[in-house]
Amino acid sequence: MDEKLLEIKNLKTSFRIEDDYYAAVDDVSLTVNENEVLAIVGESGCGKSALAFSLMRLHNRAKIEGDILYKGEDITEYSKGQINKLRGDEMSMIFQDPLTALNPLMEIGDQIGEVLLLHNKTLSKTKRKAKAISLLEKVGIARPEQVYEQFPHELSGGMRQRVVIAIAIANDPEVLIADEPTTALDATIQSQILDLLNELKEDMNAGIILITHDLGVVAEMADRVAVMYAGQIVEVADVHSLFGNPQHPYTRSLLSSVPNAESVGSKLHVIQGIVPSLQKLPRTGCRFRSRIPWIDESAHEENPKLHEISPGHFVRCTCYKEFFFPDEKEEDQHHGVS
Ligand SMILES: Nc1ncnc2c1ncn2[C@@H]1O[C@H](COP(=O)(O)OP(=O)(O)OP(=O)(O)O)[C@@H](O)[C@H]1O
Repeated sequence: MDEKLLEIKNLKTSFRIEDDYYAAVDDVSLTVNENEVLAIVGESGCGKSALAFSLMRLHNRAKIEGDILYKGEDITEYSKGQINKLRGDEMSMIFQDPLTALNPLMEIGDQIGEVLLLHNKTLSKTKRKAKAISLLEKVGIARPEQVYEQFPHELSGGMRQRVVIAIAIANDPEVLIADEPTTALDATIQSQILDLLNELKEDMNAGIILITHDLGVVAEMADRVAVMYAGQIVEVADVHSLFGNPQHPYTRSLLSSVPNAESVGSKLHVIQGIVPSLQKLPRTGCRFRSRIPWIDESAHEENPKLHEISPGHFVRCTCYKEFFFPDEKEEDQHHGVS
C-alpha cells in the first residue's frame, strides 16, 4: 500500500482581526498518500490558500492549532531551520502567480541553483548548472541554456510557470502543493501546464495537493477530492464517487453549476450567495445553512461532523439527507413526479 506522507489532524488557522481571532481553516483533517493527487476545491475565500500556506508554515502571524504530521513527525513543532530544510527539499509548492514567485533580480539559473543547494550544500557550480538545465528541459523549456541566463521578465507567463515548476521539483519533493497553478495563465497555456503536471505526476512518487476552483482540472488530475466551504472540509471522496455520487449540498451545487454534455438545454442549479467573510462566519452549526434556507432547520446537526457514508466517502452535517434544489421540485411537479 502507498505510504501515508502527510496527516493533517484538526488543523485550525486563525487570523487576528481587530481584537479577536477568526479561523480561515477550521478543524481540517486530511491525509495525503504517496502516488496520489488530492484536489482541494471550493470557491474563492473558502480557505484553500490559507490551508496550503499553513502546511508549508508560510504564515507569519497566524495562530496554527492541530497537527501536521510529515512521515509521522509533527512539523508544527519544527524550528525555523528544520522547516527551511523541509521546504523546497521534501515539501515544495507551486504558487498561483509565477511572477511573484520568482525573484525579478536573479537569473533563472541562479534561482534553480539556490534550491539545489538546499538539498546538497556541496554541489559544485558546474553540477548545479547541468542539473538546472536538465530540469528546464524536463519542464518543456526550449533552449534551456539560454533561459538559464535570463531574468523572469524576459520570459512569457507560461515559461515562467514552467520555471516555477522546475524549482518546485528540483529536489524530487515527496509532497508537492500546487496552489491554483494555472489560474494566472490563458486557456491554451493552462492546458499545456496541466499536461506537464500530469506527466510529472506519472514520473514522481510524490503526494500532490492540487488546489483549484476548476472542476475540469480536478476531473483530469485528481485521485481524491476534498471540497472546502468556509474553512471546513464538507466532503471527501475518491474522484469517481465525488463526481458520480456527490452528497453535500455545496458539492452538488458546485457540480451542477457547471455545464456539461448532459445538461445542454436544461436548467443549471445554482445556489445563490457567496462564502461569508471571516468575521461573519457562523462559529457553530452548519456553515452552509444560510445558503439553503428552504431546507428545514431540523435537517442540520448542532455540531456537524464528517460522516462516512461509504468507505472513504465522508460528508459533513446530516443536511445532505434532506437536500434538494428548489427548482428540482418545480421540475418534478411539471413532469408529474410526486
Ligand atoms: N493574512 C490574513 N489575514 C486575515 N484574513 C485572511 C488572511 N489570509 C486570508 N484571509 C481570509 O481567510 C479567508 C480564506 O482565504 P484564502 O485566501 O485561504 O481563500 P481561497 O479559498 O484560497 O481563495 P482564492 O481562491 O481567492 O485564493 C478569506 O476570508 C480571506 O479574506
